[in-house]
This record gives sequence, C-alpha cells and structure tokens, in this order.
Amino acid sequence: MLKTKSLHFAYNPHQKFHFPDFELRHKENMLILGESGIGKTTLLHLLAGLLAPASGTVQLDGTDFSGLSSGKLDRFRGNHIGIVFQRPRFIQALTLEENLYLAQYLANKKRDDNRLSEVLKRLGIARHRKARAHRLSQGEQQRAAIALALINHPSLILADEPTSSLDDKNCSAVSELLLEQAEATAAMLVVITHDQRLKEIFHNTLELSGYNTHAPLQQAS
Ligand SMILES: Nc1ncnc2c1ncn2[C@@H]1O[C@H](COP(=O)(O)OP(=O)(O)OP(=O)(O)O)[C@@H](O)[C@H]1O
Repeated sequence: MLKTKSLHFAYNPHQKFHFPDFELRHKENMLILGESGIGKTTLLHLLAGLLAPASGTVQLDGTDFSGLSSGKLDRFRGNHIGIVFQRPRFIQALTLEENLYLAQYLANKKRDDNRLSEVLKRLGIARHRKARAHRLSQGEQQRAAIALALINHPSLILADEPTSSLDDKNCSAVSELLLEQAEATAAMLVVITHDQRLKEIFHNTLELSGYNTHAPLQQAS
C-alpha cells in the first residue's frame, strides 16, 4: 500500500505545498491532475523519495521513507519503484538493452535476460534492443522509458506526464500499456498530468487545486 500523511514541502519560504493525504492499494491506480506549476512533479518526487518532505510521511508497503538513510532509500527505490520521467533518462551512449541491464545492476538484481525480452516484447520495441537510445523515435522512447521503469518488477509505478507530447492514438496506447502492465504485475500506478484526455481512461483522480498550508486539498474519486 502507498500511504501519505500530512505531506508538506517548500522550495522556499514563500511557496509552501500541502498535499492531501491518500492511500492506494496494490492493483489500484490514480491520476493526479492540476494546472501547470501546482506541484504535481513535486508530489511525484516526494512519492519516489527523490525529495524529502519538510514534514509528513510517505509509506510504501509498510516502509516509511523517513526511516531510511539516503543509500538505503536509493536501493529501496531501485527495487520497489519504477519511474517514468517526463523526459526519458537514458544513457545515450548505451544501447536500449544496456540501459536496462544497468537498471538491473543498480537495483542489485541479477542480469535477467528473460525479463528484459519479456518487457521489450510487451512494449513492442524488442527489435530495437541493440539500438542506442537517441536513435529511437519519440513514441519508441516513451515506451523505452516505460520499459526502464518496469524492468525490476516495481510495486509502485510513477509516471510524470507520460502522454503530454503524444497524439490521441499514442496517448491511449501509452496509458493502456501502463494500466495493463500495472495490472499484470499487481503494481500500484500513479500518473501525474495536465492532459485532460486521461480523465476518460483513469477513474480515480486527485485534483491539486492550491498549495498553501491553510488550504488542505481534497481527494476526489
Ligand atoms: N528545484 C526547484 N527549485 C525551486 N522551485 C521549484 C523547483 N522545482 C519546482 N519549483 C517550483 O515549484 C512549483 C511547482 O513545480 P512542479 O514542477 O511541481 O509543478 P507541476 O504541477 O508539475 O508543473 P508542470 O505541469 O508545469 O510540470 C513551480 O512554481 C516551480 O517553479
């Protein structure tokens, strides 16, 4: 289960974020919506343990992030959380498969060719495994970013604007792919976006509508 409680964060004293509490169980998914600059990526980074809250807690399957040293948190993230970043974070000098092997290595996992082939096949990019990341088309890079997030069987998948630069056809394909993959691995899926098209695909939504500490936000469903 993913659970947040009284999450506060500030980049500076003038802009304070207070995020609503929510819980998500395995196989559940949630869309976090809100206008540009409202704090969606900030919340996603708190859920990934990439940012530490000023106060409040994030718990994933009983592990409270605040109880982990930064090294332990990095390993925990590598093993349990898959992140689809807004801009794919590949090492451009490496091939797609080398990037995926590296992700397995960094999570202290054994090199697993079967898993790699399975993920690439499911995402329809198996023929590109020997290609360098920058040679892939935008849509292929998007799917490769999902492969990178899924390779280590995460229990939580976090996706930052995975469809914002895609046309309608690829937008549905990518969202269905994320939902399918989450379902297949009993993972939780959190997608943040300002892409209103996703409202038709995801039913559990959390709308961020303000970020001062005196205006707690509400969870909608
Ligand atoms: N590293 C940072 N240092 C200072 N301010 C930051 C930093 N990152 C983000 N901000 C500010 O915090 C606010 C929220 O940013 P965030 O990226 O979380 O918003 P967002 O809702 O994801 O926006 P978008 O939809 O445009 O990506 C913005 O005003 C942004 O300028």
